[in-house]
Amino acid sequence: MGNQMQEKASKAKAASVLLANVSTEAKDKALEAMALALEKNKTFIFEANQKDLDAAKAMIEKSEMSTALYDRLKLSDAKFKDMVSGIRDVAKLEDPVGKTLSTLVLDDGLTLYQISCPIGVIGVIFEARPDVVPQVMSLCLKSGNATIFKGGSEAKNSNRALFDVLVEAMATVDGIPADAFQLAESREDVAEMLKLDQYIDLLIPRGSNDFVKYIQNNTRISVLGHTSGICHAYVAESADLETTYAVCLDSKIQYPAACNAIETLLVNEKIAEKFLPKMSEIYQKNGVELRFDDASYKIAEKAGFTDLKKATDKDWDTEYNDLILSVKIVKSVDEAIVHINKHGSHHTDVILSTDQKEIDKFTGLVDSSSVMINASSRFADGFRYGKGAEVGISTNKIHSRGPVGMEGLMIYKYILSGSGHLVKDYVGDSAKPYKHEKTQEKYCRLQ
Ligand SMILES: NC(=O)C1=CN([C@@H]2O[C@H](COP(=O)(O)OP(=O)(O)OC[C@H]3O[C@@H](n4cnc5c(N)ncnc54)[C@H](OP(=O)(O)O)[C@@H]3O)[C@@H](O)[C@H]2O)C=CC1
Ligand SMILES: N[C@@H](CCC(=O)OP(=O)(O)O)C(=O)O
Repeated sequence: MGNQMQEKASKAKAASVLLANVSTEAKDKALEAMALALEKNKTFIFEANQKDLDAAKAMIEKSEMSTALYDRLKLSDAKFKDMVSGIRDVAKLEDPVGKTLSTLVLDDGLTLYQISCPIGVIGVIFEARPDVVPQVMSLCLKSGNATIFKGGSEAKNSNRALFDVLVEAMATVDGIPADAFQLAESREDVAEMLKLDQYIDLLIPRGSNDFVKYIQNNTRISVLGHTSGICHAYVAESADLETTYAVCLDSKIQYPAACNAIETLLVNEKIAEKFLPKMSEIYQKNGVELRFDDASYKIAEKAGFTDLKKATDKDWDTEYNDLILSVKIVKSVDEAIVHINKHGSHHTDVILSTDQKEIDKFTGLVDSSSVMINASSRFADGFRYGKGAEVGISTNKIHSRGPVGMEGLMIYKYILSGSGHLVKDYVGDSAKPYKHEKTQEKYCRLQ
């Protein structure tokens, strides 16, 4: 088993060098072939997904799986359409490889170019969410990165079907080294991957905090962690209420299993009596269980709500991934910011306000990768941020933060072009001076 993983990683490494030099035209052609192959194999992919769903249903009946996991696992027509259009969107994006980032003339005929290039081989270990496969594969292909995929075991059949269909499709295009994409399928494979620092340049784990910590603590490979979203909405005294009801509802119920759904609603005490009863009614009508702190509990009770639940301290640090929301009254925007920075996961937080000074304070002091002003937390997404698709939502700060697109998969190299220039001519008493002149000149190579 171990050697098998090493062989796959070594193949990916060898292919990564070739993939880094594939033309834009071939990559875009391969992406279109992948989109067509998905459309053609829809029934096959849905059958594979159904196998996973049947197994998942049995686990749910035994209370061994959450409904959030089931929601992520299930491919719907809408998700399928997004997978296909996502691949085509990536094809439309500019090729990020080979861009001249800077040019410096060191001396006559001696020019230093800084050129964008792929990172190399990336290991993506993700949750049981099959739509991740085409998203990550299209971004990695276009950015020239070889990739090893390991998805959640509950999605094994769906992942394998998607992976096989997509890789087979790209292999029909001349010049695409399909070995660049490899599939890992077990925790043993993951344990092996952690040791393969000679082949793998970056690991991207997407999952629970414990899992991401496990990866970080057990490898020498660089890690870009993508973990839980404890996201908040803060409702200020100046909030426009109609906007606020709609944004707070969407942020919770549009896809409660996603990491960018809100888990806690913070309400300014000056607007709470006016705002909370109607908001609670809206949430309850939409099946959301509310857990109130003492102050909000009193308001809800006074408004005639019955069977109320109280929040405990644990709720402020909980990602429900479900139709549950904790509610807390705060005295000011400052208290909201302190709460968010202490209990949040620096992922996505929202302010509902019409007061620009307060908005500026919130956006400046909330230490999260996305801060939304009068807009749903669910916008935190690579596709919606115009990146075609997303690798995930990074909760690390380095080297990429928030929804990660191709920019998070790029690095650069230096190319120095001379004609026999020697360092010895630039040192000592009779040293030639450097020009160090910046220019707009682009590095150009024969394709
Ligand atoms: N910020 C972001 O972009 C994302 C955040 N998340 C967060 O992830 C969580 C939900 O995902 P969940 O399904 O619970 O994630 P898990 O952490 O359970 O699983 C994620 C992946 O990690 C693997 N894994 C877990 N533990 C180990 C281990 N000890 N050794 C090897 N592999 C392991 C799983 O494999 P196996 O199935 O084989 O156990 C799976 O492939 C939520 O908190 C969600 O917010 C998820 C995705 C994206
Ligand atoms: N950007 C994605 C959510 C990110 C993600 O994959 O998270 P998760 O649902 O926790 O697996 C979306 O908006 O649906």
